[in-house]
Amino acid sequence: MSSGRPWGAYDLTVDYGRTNALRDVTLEVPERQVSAVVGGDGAGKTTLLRALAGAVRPRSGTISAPARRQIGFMPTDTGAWRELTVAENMEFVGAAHRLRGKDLRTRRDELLEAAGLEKYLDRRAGALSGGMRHKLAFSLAMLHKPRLLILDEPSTGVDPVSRVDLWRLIAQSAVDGAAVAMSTTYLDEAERCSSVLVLDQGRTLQSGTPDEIIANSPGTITTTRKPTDPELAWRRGRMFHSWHPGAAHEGEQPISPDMEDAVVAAALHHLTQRNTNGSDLRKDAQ
Ligand SMILES: Nc1ncnc2c1ncn2[C@@H]1O[C@H](COP(=O)(O)OP(=O)(O)OP(=O)(O)O)[C@@H](O)[C@H]1O
Repeated sequence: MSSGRPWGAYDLTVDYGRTNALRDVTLEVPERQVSAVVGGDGAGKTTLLRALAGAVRPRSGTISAPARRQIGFMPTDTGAWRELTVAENMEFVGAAHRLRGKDLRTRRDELLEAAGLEKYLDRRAGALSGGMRHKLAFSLAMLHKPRLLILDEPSTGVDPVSRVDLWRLIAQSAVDGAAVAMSTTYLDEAERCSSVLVLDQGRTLQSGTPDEIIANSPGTITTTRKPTDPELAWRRGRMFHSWHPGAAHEGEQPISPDMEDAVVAAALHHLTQRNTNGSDLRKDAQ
């Protein structure tokens, strides 16, 4: 590990031409932990993970990562070759890591057994279910026992049962010693990670342990059947949760936020501040 600090991206700024994709973003990825990146479309999650893998050159900031051959990467579009069988996928990736013969077979069988795919060696990846294909892609990323494992939305589009299986594999890889960085759109998954970075339009909205993010939730959250301000409300099951910059309205019941509430509250807080600053700027300009 370089300079004694955990693997990770530090004060990273990335531009694509004129588009600023990340600004001064830091993600620490300690060994034996799962570090999550969450955020909406275009927040910068993929850019951050690709920069960590050395595939994107930042404008400024530093990346602390092991050598390429010690990194495992699972891209959003799964990373398995649909036309190849499960066994051929394993051989193909194994060859890239100079893993062959008995060593490859032993590692392959260990991973496929953990993923519940040992019966499908001769099935084309394109003929596997979505969840199975994600588990295959995860096994491919893990084949060479990487020290840093980078997973871009590994469970998006995966059915709830396969998500549980996938999560078990991810958690086990951290227990076995890997440093894991993953992006996710599922906040219940993020809540189980050691640390969470919340991105919005390339900026850090919140970062810390799930407990810290929940404790730092700005304003007050209430639960109601009919929100007074729909723009500051979101559906939770049959009810709505509403965010208030200050205290709750009279008659509304404040609740203790969970991760989803805390992330939405942080985004709404950021948005209202930006709008307020924008109108102040407009006033100044008059
Ligand atoms: N190759 C590229 N060229 C130009 N702009 C890009 C490129 N890749 C990403 N961007 C832009 O950079 C920003 C961050 O994109 P990124 O894909 O990192 O976000 P994301 O959080 O992964 O989003 P999503 O979940 O929608 O994939 C977006 O504004 C996106 O349009």
